[in-house]
Amino acid sequence: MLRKIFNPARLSRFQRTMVTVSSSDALVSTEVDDKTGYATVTLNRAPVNSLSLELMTEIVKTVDELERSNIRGMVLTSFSNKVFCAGLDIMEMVNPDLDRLRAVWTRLQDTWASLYGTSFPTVALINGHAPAGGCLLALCCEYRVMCNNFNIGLNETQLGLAVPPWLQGTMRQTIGTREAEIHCIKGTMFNSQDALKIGLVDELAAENGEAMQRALHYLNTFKQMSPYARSATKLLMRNKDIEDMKRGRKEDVERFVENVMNSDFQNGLTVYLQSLKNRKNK
Ligand SMILES: CC/C=C\CC/C=C/CC(=O)SCCNC(=O)CCNC(=O)[C@H](O)C(C)(C)COP(=O)(O)OP(=O)(O)OC[C@H]1O[C@@H](n2cnc3c(N)ncnc32)[C@H](O)[C@@H]1OP(=O)(O)O
Repeated sequence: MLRKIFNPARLSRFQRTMVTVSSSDALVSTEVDDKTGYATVTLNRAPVNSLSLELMTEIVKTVDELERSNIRGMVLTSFSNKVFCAGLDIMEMVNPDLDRLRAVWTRLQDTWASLYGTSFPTVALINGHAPAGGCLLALCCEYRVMCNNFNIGLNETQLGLAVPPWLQGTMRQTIGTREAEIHCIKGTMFNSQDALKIGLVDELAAENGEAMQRALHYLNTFKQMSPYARSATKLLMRNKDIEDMKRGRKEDVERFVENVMNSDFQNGLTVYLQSLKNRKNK
């Protein structure tokens, strides 16, 4: 059954009432172009948009609000032209409070589900590195435009984390079963060119402006199309995955908690954090 579909009856109301939302201190800022109906959603958590509980809560809230406003398309991007999103906030996993750790993973599941299941078209404008959870955000979008000279991939196993089944599924749909299996297990990070070759991203751009043009071009391909047919087809393809994730979400949370609380993982995380700092000081 369709979880939600584009409702054309609500579109005319939206056209009269659409507003531009933008706040300089928000973790996520949204600007809607009232001519095109396209929203640009910018992740705004310096320095690297790492996914804290609060940032993920804002992403889910933003997508829900956009869903209610019936925008015609969304571009997801970063305030930084160096890092799209550095993945889960590593500090959320260092000697964590268990209730908060459970809330973090639950909110990551929600973030995946809400972005993956939008009725409107979505493009990730990947204007910087996108490891792990950053790659997840990009994978949830329908189309990915990446700027040159950055890296993207699901590198979780390199950190000692297992990739959850719902995210494996999204990777399989994007790059195919065989490649997804190999690269989820290896935790491969791809440079922009290799990401294009393997189909992890759809287009490359030299810089942000060109990437935005390409993103808008994708959204414009739906201008003349029935929004109902478009959205219904997308959701008929994606809703089963979302329902499967929701059915297994409690076990998934407990698997993550067990993974993170393992002393080997905690020791490895300390070493990893130190290696990030050492790299910076070189
Ligand atoms: C488990 C299931 C699988 C998938 C589900 C999704 C969940 C995934 C788990 C994760 O996402 S774990 C996180 C994985 N992320 C990474 O491994 C990325 C680590 N970061 C980097 O490689 C680099 O920072 C960067 C390439 C993203 C950016 O490099 P650069 O621009 O040179 O910045 P710095 O390295 O100097 O970093 C600035 C600052 O930010 C801190 N930081 C970086 N990443 C994170 C992070 N993920 N969480 C928290 N903090 C992060 C870094 O330590 C620096 O802090 P300072 O205090 O030294 O300024």
